[in-house]
Amino acid sequence: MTATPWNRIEFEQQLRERGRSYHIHHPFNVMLNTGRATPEQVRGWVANRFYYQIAIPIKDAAVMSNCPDAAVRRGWVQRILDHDGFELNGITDPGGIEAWLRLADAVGLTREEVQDQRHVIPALRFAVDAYVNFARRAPWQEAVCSSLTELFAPEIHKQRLATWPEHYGWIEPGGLHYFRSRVSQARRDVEQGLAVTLDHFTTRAQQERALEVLQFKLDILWAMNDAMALKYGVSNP
Ligand SMILES: O=C(O)c1cc(C(=O)O)c2c(n1)C(=O)C(=O)c1cc(C(=O)O)[nH]c1-2
Repeated sequence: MTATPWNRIEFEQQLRERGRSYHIHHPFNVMLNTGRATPEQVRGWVANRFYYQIAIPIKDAAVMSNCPDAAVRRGWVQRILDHDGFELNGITDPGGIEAWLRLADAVGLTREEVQDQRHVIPALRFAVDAYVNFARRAPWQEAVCSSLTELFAPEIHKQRLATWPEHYGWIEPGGLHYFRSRVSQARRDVEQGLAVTLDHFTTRAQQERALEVLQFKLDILWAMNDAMALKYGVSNP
């Protein structure tokens, strides 16, 4: 007998419950956001996370390249502009990658040492590349679903905004702009990603597959933190 599909509310609830394995709970992130990280650990995190930042718009271009639905692409293209920036009708937005470089400057890293990726740990690179490769090869609806870790991202950005200024007075506050901008962008992304996921994964087997895909992405973020914990160390409370 095949299992009954969850209705939309139950399915969304199942997806949201996966937040229990979000990297917000990883010891390395807990250390960072409770003010126990050294400047070297913060710099290591910023320099390594840059590799994720530059991979995201490439991943989003991969999603679009596999998607035959123009209405979805019209919404999705905004994600590339969010990260790469744009100049249109006299309006300039330098974008998220540039904002991340501003963060790097604020924590005392040079643009050069971040952009040349000298600090990027091999295991972290493999984890991020797995995400991009998944988006290139998977059906586009699965790639959309894999972005749903963003359900949990506003909370982690808000945590940084709440705790970093207090604990890390040595970080120039303007550098935190990236986190502020992502709170609303992530909510908008999730609205679109969730609509596609709830519409597409309708049988119970498909819904179980969606949960597997989301877990795969959660594992990528977790593995990135494992790599940084191994290289930079973790201090326990
Ligand atoms: O700082 C974080 O912990 C965090 C996590 C995630 C995420 O959950 O994948 C994203 C971001 N930040 C982020 O800034 C971002 O632009 C982003 C895009 C995506 C995606 O999968 O398309 N995830 C995330």
